Amino acid sequence: MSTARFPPSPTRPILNEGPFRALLLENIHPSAEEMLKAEGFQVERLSSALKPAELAERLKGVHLLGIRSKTTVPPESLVHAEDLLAIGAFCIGTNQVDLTAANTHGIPVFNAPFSNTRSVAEMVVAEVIVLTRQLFDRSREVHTGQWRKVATGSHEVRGKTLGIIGYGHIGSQLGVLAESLGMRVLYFDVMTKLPLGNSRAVATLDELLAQSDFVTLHVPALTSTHMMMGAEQLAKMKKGACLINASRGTVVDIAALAASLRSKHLGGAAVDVYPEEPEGNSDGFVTELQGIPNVVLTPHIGGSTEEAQASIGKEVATSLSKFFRTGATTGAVNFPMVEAPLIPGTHRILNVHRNIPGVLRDINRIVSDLNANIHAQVLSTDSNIGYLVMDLDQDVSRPVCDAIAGLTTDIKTRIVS
Ligand SMILES: NC(=O)C1=CN([C@@H]2O[C@H](COP(=O)(O)OP(=O)(O)OC[C@H]3O[C@@H](n4cnc5c(N)ncnc54)[C@H](O)[C@@H]3O)[C@@H](O)[C@H]2O)C=CC1
Ligand SMILES: O=C(O)CCC(=O)C(=O)O
Repeated sequence: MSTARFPPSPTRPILNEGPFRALLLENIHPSAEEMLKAEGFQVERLSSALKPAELAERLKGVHLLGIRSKTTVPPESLVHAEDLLAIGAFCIGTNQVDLTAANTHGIPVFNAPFSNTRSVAEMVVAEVIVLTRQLFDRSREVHTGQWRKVATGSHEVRGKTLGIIGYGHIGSQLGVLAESLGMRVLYFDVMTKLPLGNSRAVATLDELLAQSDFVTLHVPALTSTHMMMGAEQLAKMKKGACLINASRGTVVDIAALAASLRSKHLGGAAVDVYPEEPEGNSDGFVTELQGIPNVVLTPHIGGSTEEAQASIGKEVATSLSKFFRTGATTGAVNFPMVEAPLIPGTHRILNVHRNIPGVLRDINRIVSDLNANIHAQVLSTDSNIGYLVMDLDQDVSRPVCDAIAGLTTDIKTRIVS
């Protein structure tokens, strides 16, 4: 997260005059395109991510941006994105977007907090079994004509301990599935969480590492989770235990993991996410983990099921459409929350401004100078910005917006109706 750097002010008002354009990257599900087209958007859909400089160029004249996990949105991509109203992260993680920069440009970021939860949890269950039976290695051998019928080192998962780091949506859903296989479930979280089923919280990460046969990570990418599994933590895992990471690539020290696997301290690993990931499917990929026995490597597909993608497409497109039509910011991860129903016969203006004293007074004076009446007004703020939704009885939105855009505190102003 960067510290707040506001765009130069006054900015021009963004008015509700089309055509409106949406740019969807990274093969976002067609369900999103359909919904946004129905909303009147011209939609451009690309299969891969864009690098920041190209993104900055492509954002000119774009009103909605849709991304998944591979498109990073740094402050410089937003500097000239004057028309950009909102960003949809068609995934759970939003660490790829500089959320503070988006906030200070008046751009809410929406995500899909639950739509791929189940898909990730199911993949991890599969990996627990695949690792403990060394199924990928046996399969590869048979594919290459070798018949190695062995039981040594192969185990049932029943009765084994699964240690979950990060008992949020995915971690807790996974715990329920693992218990149905007869596993004992422990978890470590920095927050106090309701244990589901017979799962049990442990007080420290070390305790979890010492007791678990499988350790699986389900934490967000934060400064506090950066490299939280390094050589020291891996050494604290039981000999022969397996590590699973389907959270973010920055959470595990890959070199230390490779060393631990090669030294046979760890018995296996499944890795879905990497510190650097290719932008598209045609790019090559190299990791130190390649070629190590009993290591399952997947290309960040934890949430990549048809069910999850269709559901994410609809969920995020719904948030974007609702924001576009009414200004509702419910579910935005970087913005003050306002949701107010449209009132027939009134005229709605949305305004994002610097959060300093006197802004509401200045805006109300503008309205009053135009002899207009405020029907309803909802203001919500965070430490950087204020977000105002204002319904007027008279149709004076254009002169009001023009006058607000002249205030030095203005960041973004839009007429909704
Ligand atoms: N591989 C894939 O395709 C996917 C990966 N993900 C990743 O999984 C992550 C987790 O997703 P959810 O479960 O939905 O998130 P969530 O926000 O529901 O849960 C995260 C949990 O981690 C805990 N936490 C934070 N810092 C911690 C720390 N230092 N130690 C222990 N616990 C800590 C939080 O308190 C929270 O309970 C996402 O942030 C995303 O990065 C999500 C979906 C798909
Ligand atoms: O499928 C994707 O693009 C990203 C999945 C993911 O990592 C997330 O939802 O946070």
